[in-house]
Amino acid sequence: MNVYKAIILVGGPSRGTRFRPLSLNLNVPKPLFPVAGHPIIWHHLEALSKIEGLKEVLLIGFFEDSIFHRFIDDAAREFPKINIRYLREYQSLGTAGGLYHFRDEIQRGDPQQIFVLNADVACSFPLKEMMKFHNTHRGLCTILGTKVAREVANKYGCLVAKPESNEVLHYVEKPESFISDLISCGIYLFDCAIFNEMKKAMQNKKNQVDQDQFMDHDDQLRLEQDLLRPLAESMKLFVYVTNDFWRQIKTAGSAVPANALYLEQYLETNPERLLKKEPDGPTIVGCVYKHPTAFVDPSAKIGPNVSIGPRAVIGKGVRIKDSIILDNAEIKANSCIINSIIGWDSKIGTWARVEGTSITNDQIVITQNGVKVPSITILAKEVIVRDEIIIRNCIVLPHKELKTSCHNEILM
Ligand SMILES: Nc1nc2c(ncn2[C@@H]2O[C@H](COP(=O)(O)OP(=O)(O)O[C@H]3O[C@H](CO)[C@@H](O)[C@H](O)[C@@H]3O)[C@@H](O)[C@H]2O)c(=O)[nH]1
Repeated sequence: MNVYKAIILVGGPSRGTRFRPLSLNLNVPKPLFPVAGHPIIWHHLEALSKIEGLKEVLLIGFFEDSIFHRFIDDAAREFPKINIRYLREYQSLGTAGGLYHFRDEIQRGDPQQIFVLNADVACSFPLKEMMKFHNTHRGLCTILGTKVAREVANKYGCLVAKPESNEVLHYVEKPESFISDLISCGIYLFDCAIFNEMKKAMQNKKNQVDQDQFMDHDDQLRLEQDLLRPLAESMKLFVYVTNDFWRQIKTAGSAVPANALYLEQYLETNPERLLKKEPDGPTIVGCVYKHPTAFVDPSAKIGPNVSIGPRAVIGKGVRIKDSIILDNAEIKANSCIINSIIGWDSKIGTWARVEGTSITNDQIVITQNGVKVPSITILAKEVIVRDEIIIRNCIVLPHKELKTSCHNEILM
């Protein structure tokens, strides 16, 4: 039986800017932001825990060591068959620099194949299908690919592949003009021989520095440009195309559609995780997750696509749909929350309305021509919305108290 390892690329604090205002809560780095009741990377671990022969998962990033301690302790109890550790880069080393830096650690125990997963994605993780595909092709790397709308394709790594064999002929990272609607999902399966290719890529970089007096050498290595592109040129890169769900979690607002995707997946795989309709309980529409310590008044109507975090309190007659309610938030009687994220410890008064606009493609722009683009409404930590106030399409920074209604604004 093959021995597998997995790496989750968790990045670091400076990368969280697009995740504002939620990234302003320094205790909860983006990879640990809860979607469908669990931290984003918990879903990665759950998928990896189903791979026979997978012994270890290494989180690689440049956050402080302590940030993942509690998560790793909890995950170790939940997934006892896998050893989970955090390896910290001394600075941002790029998407492959950490893999190269920790190559001995990764190869310890002699794994034959290694999964590498970007942290900031929501996916059905068809890892077993990728393994099967990888073992029947002669590539060094199988990349998970999916088709996206033509207009957004150039925000991703784009692939042109031979239709009959799925061998990747061209790999271009975020091209300036359209080359393909088949994109990289940021999920890879590598043979261990990839470390020789990394060594070559590092050597190429050193040679360039030697020839160019204005360039300084560093330990940065980009998985996409420095490794995947040459792999495609040498016919060692293949793509396994999935039609199942995949979505990037870049902006804070994109956590809401990611939440919906995982909740819908629970319906198929783990319906017991979803809130059930009880005779004396609240009205439930579609998929809803509620933490066991949260309280929902029986006269409330919740769903679809709602996650309610620990110790949240949802009052009488409240209506919530397509939203994430974070820990300790309180929604008072008769308020309505739609397409929104309600931050930790936030309080919404009675008869208030907090509402956003659903996002279709992965929307990265927050303002255009100085005007806030309609999107998910996000209240950061400890925001107070007074009774009868309407907040629509707004981003609200931590500790604000909103006493008047606001539309299409960033409230600092
Ligand atoms: N350890 C570590 N991780 C990093 C670093 N820089 C980024 N990451 C992590 O690497 C992943 C990719 O992040 P980005 O570099 O921001 O790339 P991207 O814009 O998300 O694009 C990547 O993902 C797309 C799919 O979501 C791909 O389509 C694209 O080709 C590329 O791989 C994220 O999980 C991020 O946390 C680093 O220096 N060190």
